[in-house]
Amino acid sequence: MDKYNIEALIGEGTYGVVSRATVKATGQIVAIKKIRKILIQNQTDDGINFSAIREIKILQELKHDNVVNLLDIFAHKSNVYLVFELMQWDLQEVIEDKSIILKPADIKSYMKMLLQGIEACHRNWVLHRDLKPNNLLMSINGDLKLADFGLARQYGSPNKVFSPQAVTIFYRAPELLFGAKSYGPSVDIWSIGCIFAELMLRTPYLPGTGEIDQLRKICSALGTPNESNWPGVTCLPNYIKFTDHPATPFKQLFTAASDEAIDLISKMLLFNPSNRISAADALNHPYFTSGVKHTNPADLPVPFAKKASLLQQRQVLAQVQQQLLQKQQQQQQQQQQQIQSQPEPIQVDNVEQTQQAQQV
Ligand SMILES: Nc1ncnc2c1ncn2[C@@H]1O[C@H](COP(=O)(O)OP(=O)(O)OP(=O)(O)O)[C@@H](O)[C@H]1O
Repeated sequence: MDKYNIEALIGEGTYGVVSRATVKATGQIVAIKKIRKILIQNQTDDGINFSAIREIKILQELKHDNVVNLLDIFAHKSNVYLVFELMQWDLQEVIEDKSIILKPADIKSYMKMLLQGIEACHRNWVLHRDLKPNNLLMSINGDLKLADFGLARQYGSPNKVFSPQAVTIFYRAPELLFGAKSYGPSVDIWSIGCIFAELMLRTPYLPGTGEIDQLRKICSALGTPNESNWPGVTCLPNYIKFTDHPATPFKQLFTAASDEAIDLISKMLLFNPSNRISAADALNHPYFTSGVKHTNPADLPVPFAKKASLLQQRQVLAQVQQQLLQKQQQQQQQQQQQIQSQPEPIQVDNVEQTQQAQQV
């Protein structure tokens, strides 16, 4: 705790409060998440919450440009603190800021970073399970990073039994809503499909008010699941038959989207989880290789409320980087001068001649 100056409260989540802080030794600004000592039945013998430990273990192992970086972990007065790189805003703020116009190239950039982050998770046998716009944080450089792994859980064997109450309702995959006990990375792909739709629509795509209403919203948008489009669906524990409803063609809803964007989203929002596209395949989809090029992260739009402070921080960062560069150049020059000012090494022939001359 002595290493940090805690400055201001940033926010509060289910598992604890997040504060802005400075590392005393370096001046680096960070975000510190204090994990609550909560719910006795959910604690270990040390009084630490299991979900928090899960988040720590996962983040320690996952180092990726599109996953929020865990810099330090420490305990103080029986609380656990996680120190993260400081992020600036989240994707929900971007979506809700009506002064921002999201260009197709911007959406492609968010989707690319989101898929890169989740591909790294899935490659490491980690499901996020709670992907939603306010868990997608943006760095000072405009990089999107996955955060809040509180509900994430490593999936080892495909038969492992999970709790179905995982993903926030709007982004929750239908297999979870039907009570599937065994599920995989395709639950995150469903959530990403919903986020893709929300980036295009600028409002949640399937805003259900409860589990049944969520399923109703899914059916009225995407059609009704049945044994032919999803073999096995009728055997899921909470399966309910919904009245047959035709799907609204994506092209009709996402009028400005390219054919590639429509094709990709339709592969993400498939009923049958085993037919849903994987993160790795989605990154290789023509959506990313044809049409407009994705926007550089540094050029992505910034929410109005964050513009002034971001500009200031970027200027400070540029100054620090400039000073660092100058210092390195000075050091290199000094080293070169030292080398030049050293006496010429004596040639071996000359040494021999000198010795011979001395002997004479
Ligand atoms: N590294 C970070 N840098 C800046 N802000 C952060 C960072 N991590 C989290 N926050 C912010 O702190 C607040 C609380 O985050 P936290 O992850 O604890 O919960 P949450 O995602 O809001 O909710 P829940 O835990 O219920 O999903 C949020 O507003 C989040 O944007």
